[in-house]
Amino acid sequence: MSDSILAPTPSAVADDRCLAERTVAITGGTGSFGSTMAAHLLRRGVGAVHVLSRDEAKQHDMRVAFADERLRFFLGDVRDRESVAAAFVGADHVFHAAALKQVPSCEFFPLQAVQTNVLGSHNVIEAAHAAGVASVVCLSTDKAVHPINAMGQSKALMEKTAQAFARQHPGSATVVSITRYGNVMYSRGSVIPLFVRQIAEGVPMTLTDPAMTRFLMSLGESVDLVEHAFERAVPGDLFVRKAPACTMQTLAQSVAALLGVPDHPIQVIGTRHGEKQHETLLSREEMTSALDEGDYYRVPVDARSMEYSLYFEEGDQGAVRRTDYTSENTVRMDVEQTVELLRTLPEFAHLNGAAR
Ligand SMILES: O=c1ccn([C@@H]2O[C@H](COP(=O)(O)OP(=O)(O)O[C@H]3O[C@H](CO)[C@H](O)[C@H](O)[C@H]3O)[C@@H](O)[C@H]2O)c(=O)[nH]1
Repeated sequence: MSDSILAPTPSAVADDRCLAERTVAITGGTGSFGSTMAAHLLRRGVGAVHVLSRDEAKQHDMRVAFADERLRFFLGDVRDRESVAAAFVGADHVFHAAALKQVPSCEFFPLQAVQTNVLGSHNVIEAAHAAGVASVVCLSTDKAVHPINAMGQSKALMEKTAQAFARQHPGSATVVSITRYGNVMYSRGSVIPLFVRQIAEGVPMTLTDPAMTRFLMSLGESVDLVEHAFERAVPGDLFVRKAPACTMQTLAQSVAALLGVPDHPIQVIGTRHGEKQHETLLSREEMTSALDEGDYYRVPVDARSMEYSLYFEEGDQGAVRRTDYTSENTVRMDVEQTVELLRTLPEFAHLNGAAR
């Protein structure tokens, strides 16, 4: 499907993808991804970064920490189209990171997940289209593939919303694409900082399932992925970055080894509600049309939308030969490799030079 009739070739759109002097809006701009991306863009010489977010305190902190006049702050919510439109005035590009992304909260309040992740994303795409924005990259998650929880299900619908826009607006100047990534190491509230805290407090590390696996990615790699999509996407493209994985047993042992307490006790607590044993970055159907771009896979949008016969009458022989791309069958790291990977994180930088 790479020669989709909808899609200009990457080289045809590449001129639009210049960042110097451009204005980039980031929804969820004060979050971990948003603020890392903002810093990256400022280093790249953008003209302005519009930060859209709900939390005035975080905006204040970011304004003080960055002290850069090219940053402009917009209080608002992706649920409120007017506030989104205000942040997109003059924007050339949009990175859409705003989301409800905690599995338990989305599970308890699924309609809140729909409002932010689905309808909010629709607002972002429509507002970008109306403002003549050249490109929108929507951030998704591996939990959107074969989703079993409301967070993943709402993100899957966000993906469909983005792809439907690409199909329905073949002539639009706005290129909408999607990136999907797995667990970001050391992100707020995630398992690595939890293990570190448990070790510091002298209590056992709580392990859900020793055999459970997760893709591991750094925040910097998630920025690279979004930039890769930004530079190369044709409408409706979905990108993932190839990533290694490890078991939770390996991860716990690696954090303990890195902190110099390899025998720190581990307590197995069992799988949490709404949690899979292994995550999937690309389904086998997506793998069938995925293009290998070195460190990345690109999955062109399935442009068959209006031809119902292609959905219901013609099968796809390719799919039977492929398998999902999962945290179970990707490159599997052992403790030594995981320790080396963890060592590259800024949060563990102070340990470098210490005894290995
Ligand atoms: O006490 C714990 C807590 C978690 N885990 C395990 O550690 C892994 C990672 O758990 P996290 O809570 O760090 O991350 P999740 O996979 O649950 O989800 C996270 O990553 C997602 C991306 O896939 C989303 O970003 C989501 O918001 C974010 O919470 C899982 O296998 C989990 O079972 C433990 O072993 N012990």
